[in-house]
Amino acid sequence: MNDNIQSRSGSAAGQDPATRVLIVTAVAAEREAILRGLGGSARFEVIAAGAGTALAAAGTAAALAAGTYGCVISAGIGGGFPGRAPVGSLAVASEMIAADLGAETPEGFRSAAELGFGSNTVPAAHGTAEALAAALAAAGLPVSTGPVLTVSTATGTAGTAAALAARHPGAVAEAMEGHGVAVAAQRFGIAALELRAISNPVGPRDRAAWQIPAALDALAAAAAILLEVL
Ligand SMILES: O=C(O)c1cccc(C(=O)CC[C@H]2O[C@@H](n3cnc4c(=O)[nH]cnc43)[C@H](O)[C@@H]2O)c1
Repeated sequence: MNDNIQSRSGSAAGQDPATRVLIVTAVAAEREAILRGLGGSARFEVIAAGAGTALAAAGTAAALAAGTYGCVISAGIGGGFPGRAPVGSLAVASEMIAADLGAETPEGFRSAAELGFGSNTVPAAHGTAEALAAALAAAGLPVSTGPVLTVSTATGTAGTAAALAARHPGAVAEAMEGHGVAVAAQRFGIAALELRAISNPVGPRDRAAWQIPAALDALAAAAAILLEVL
């Protein structure tokens, strides 16, 4: 197993495996925020699998091969599309889209699906994403719902942000792992969700302005709500 993966297993003895939830983050700080919100619930296992779809998919598949789960969640901080998901708010994916998987052509970007490589979209667990968003809103946490884009290169210019928004008009956020986690879950026949706490706008890169502590606090608050919904 990848050395990057730090896991915490609750004692699953006596539990219905179908109620266990695997949460996959990229980095340890995200995992710790989620553990803080979960408050020690044994139904949840939280791993930090690394950044990017390859590590996310590999880590998810390894965890699913080793245990039994009813649901998988890709979770962490992310970029929010201006006007849709402000910094400090939460985004719940309706679908996880591999947004830059495809080819550039003289006529513009062509997605993997358009190239005949199959779908580049995995729908979120039907009903559960809506229930999670409703519970977050009921708890007074600002939340947006819509496609969350998975990118290999974090957007750093207004031009790329505009191109992504034009290709995916309802997109609320971008991050770097959701589609990889969802594809791994799909291979195991398990429903997937993606939850992002917005640390920065999608647009011109200004890493110093990322509101990481606020996003991690929002992630911890959202994790507490997961206990009610799942
Ligand atoms: O430096 C820190 O303290 C720190 C704490 C928590 C997380 C980080 C990360 O750098 C996480 C990397 C992770 O964040 C996602 N992310 C966040 N914003 C964007 C974005 O605008 N575009 C794409 N991805 C974004 C992504 O999933 C990364 O893997 C640092």
